[in-house]
Amino acid sequence: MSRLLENMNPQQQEGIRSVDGPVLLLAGAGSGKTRVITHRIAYLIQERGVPADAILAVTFTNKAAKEMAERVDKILGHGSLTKPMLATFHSFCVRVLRRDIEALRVGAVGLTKTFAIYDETDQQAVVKQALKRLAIDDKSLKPRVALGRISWAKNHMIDPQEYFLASTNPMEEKIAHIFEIYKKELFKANALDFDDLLLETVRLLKSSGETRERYNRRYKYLLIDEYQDTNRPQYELMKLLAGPDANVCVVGDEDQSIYSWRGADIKNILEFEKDFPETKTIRLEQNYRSTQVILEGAGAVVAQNTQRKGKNLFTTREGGSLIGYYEAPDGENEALFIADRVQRYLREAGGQVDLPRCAVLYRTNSQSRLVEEALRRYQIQYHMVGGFSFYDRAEVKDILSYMKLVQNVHDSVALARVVNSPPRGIGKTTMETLERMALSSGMSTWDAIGHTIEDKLLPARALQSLSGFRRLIEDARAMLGPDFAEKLASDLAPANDASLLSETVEDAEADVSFGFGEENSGFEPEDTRANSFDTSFNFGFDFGPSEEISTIAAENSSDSNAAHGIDSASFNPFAPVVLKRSASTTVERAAEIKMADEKPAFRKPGDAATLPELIKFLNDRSGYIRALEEEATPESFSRIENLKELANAAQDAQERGETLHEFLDHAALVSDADSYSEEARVTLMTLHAAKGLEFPLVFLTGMEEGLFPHSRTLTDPTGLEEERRLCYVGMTRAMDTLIMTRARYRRRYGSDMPEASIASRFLEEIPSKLVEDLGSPPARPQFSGSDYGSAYGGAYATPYPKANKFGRPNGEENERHYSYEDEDQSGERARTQASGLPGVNNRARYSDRTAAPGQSMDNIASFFAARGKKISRPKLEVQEQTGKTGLKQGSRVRHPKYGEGIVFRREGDGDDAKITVQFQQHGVKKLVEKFAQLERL
Ligand SMILES: Nc1ncnc2c1ncn2[C@@H]1O[C@H](COP(=O)(O)OP(=O)(O)OP(=O)(O)O)[C@@H](O)[C@H]1O
Repeated sequence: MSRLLENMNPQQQEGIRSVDGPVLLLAGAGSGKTRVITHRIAYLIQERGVPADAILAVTFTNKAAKEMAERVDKILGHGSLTKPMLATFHSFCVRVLRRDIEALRVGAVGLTKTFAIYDETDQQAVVKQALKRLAIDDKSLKPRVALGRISWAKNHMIDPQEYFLASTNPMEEKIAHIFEIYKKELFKANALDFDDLLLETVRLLKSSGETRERYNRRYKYLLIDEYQDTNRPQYELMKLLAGPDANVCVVGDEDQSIYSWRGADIKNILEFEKDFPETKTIRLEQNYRSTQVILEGAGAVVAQNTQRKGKNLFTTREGGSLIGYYEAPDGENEALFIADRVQRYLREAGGQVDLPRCAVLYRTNSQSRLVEEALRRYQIQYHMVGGFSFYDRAEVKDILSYMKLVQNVHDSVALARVVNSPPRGIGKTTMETLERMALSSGMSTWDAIGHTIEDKLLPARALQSLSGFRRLIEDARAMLGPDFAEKLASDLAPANDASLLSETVEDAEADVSFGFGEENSGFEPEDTRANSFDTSFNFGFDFGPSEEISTIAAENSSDSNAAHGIDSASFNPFAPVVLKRSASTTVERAAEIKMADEKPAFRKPGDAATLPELIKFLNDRSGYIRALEEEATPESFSRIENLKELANAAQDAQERGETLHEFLDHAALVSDADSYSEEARVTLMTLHAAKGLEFPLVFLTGMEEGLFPHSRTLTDPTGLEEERRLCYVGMTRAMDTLIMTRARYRRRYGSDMPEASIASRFLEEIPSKLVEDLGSPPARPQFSGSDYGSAYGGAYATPYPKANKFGRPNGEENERHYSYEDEDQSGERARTQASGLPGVNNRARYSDRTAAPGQSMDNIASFFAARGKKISRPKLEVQEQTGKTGLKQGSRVRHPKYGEGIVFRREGDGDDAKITVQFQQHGVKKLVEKFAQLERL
């Protein structure tokens, strides 16, 4: 037997040896796919005498191509003169086009071999030009949005004309025109973008028989990795390159197809056998990575999908420890639990394993924040993959820069960062002028802006944009005044003009109604709208008008200072009906507020804004989130999530009593990249980034409906299947231990009260015999047991937890309460635990024995207690009142706008009663019961 087939199982051997004709290698997770590909290439060369350069292997990333080339070289003993072609789709296409693109020329018309490749910045410049030519305002249609659509069309091989014919609204028609101009401009510039590289190669091989045959003769053996993630042009390319011999081997796993949002089409792998009827299908089903328990658990989850060919993965690593499950009271607890477990693992594995490694996986980048903070508190070094540390992300830095500017307007670096982000018409030339002025006069850029506005030193348009920006920052500053009411009074006192003041009050009132969008308008009357921000879950996100509108409102006022004060009041999200009352002037109103200010039971317009309110204000008024929403790409959605998470961080800080200054310092320290270590044994990354990797210990976090599966997929069966595959990818990264976690309550967009979550359906899909509870604290009564199950069981096709598998721990585990947030942990009780007295749980003894100060859960408790942190337990009570409507938890309802849903919770009573509903189409909404127009079903 060939040396190359040694130590391979029969299916792997088959995969290596079957080199003639079409082969579909369905390689389950951890089944040695990479090993088979590299050995197959070596086999072709060594055993079948195929010249190395007759082999073309296409992979997805340059890194994978490089690694594969190294492995083949190693197997072959570095000796061969020629080498197989190992490339990505794009790099292969560049080679082809550099050589043959001129075959596409008609006479003197067409691209030449010296074509340029346009990156995203170049592409944007072209789109901007097109927008200008078509007189389309780039605020109404963002260049990135247009580019996203153009790329989508290209990935689906749709040209501008087809796009135009298929368009159903004016916006799509505009994009079709932009697409047309874009295409012509690139052509004029002898340039191709990344999508074109694939498309032009396909066009070339289709239209030039001579060229195609030459490549078919050259590459006799074709191998395509990660076939489940190929898109339409890649599929066409595969068919053209396979040629008449069709010695093509595609390798993939339909259960790991997770890139549909980039145009990948799972059908390519599902229908390969149709494309090539003589296909030999080989299944690699022996997993060498994971224990039986992990594999069975992952298999049970993915088995719920319909879009699959089906495999029976098995492993010889029988048994293994059960899949751990921890249900935390909240996100912070979840993160600290993970940090604690990581610490324990590193300590215990340190002696046995050469390099203990573990990974914390999450669905969206924003989830890393709490884990990062917990690891830092435990002084555990970690490495983040596929992204920056939370506080290093561009959008987070932008909003932090706004906050820095609010704190110190002379921070010119922060100003330069945000002055035109999102774009507000303050261009490079304006900034250069301002910076020159600042430089020559010694002023800060902020002061230079003031000067420029006052003396009208720039054209009217630039001045208008600068005024809008200045007003935004000033309004935010006013919100934070130590005594906002006093500030209102003092701002306005010098004007002493009653008519002007009352006019301003009207302006303010006008503003109240627009601040927070129409999301709530279906169920709240005008008067209570200003109150609605904190009660809305805001999953749907309508951030209301941004800066432009407020600019108009303020400009209508004849006194800009007055406008600042009033604007700010109206933007206080908690500003109650007081704003609508009859105080005849703002001064009177401010005074009235101040007098009444005896330990307020609720927020008043005169109160200084909290940190999360400031962030929400900046997010909304700057137009930042709106711009991201318009972009509507997975990337922009993830940025929005990050900004929501920043508001959550601010809420945490607020509860610790931190000021803006302290919050910014904390953020600066957290983003200190110096603390990272190359040697870090803990990796944090998204599930997408984890594909292809393996770790002895894996944490899969945030297992909650809406988070994972992501809220955008809850009502889309195809999207849900992809989320399930993502779950499968995550679970199968674990070699020895898999721990899945969930927070029962999680903060949503900086709300002061964490919101209840629903256990991810993926958890329920894992057979309970494979799961072990790791000491989750008991659930609060209203969300455990059969009520919980019945309340949600009917909402989806898949069942929700009915018993206590993912609600409450059983038996002994009940006693193990991770109560590091409890005050008594820090004092007497912690000492008693340390003494190892009977009845004391293992966890506590363990911490005491091994942890250095500031590192254990118990010490974390002291840490919080010392900082005066309040326990962030949800302040919910069991609500059984049903009010006039008779609605209660579990009731099925219909809303005129949101459709059908199930009542999740009812709070308060009488006119104040609020009702939280999980709508099938629109996610979770909190409504004022009185106005909600809910129909009982
Ligand atoms: N025949 C074999 N004998 C022993 N170990 C093997 C064998 N085949 C593969 N392995 C080991 O199994 C692990 C998984 O292999 P590999 O990374 O090639 O899997 P994969 O199919 O690419 O996984 P995934 O698709 O999940 O990323 C590796 O550690 C590899 O060394």
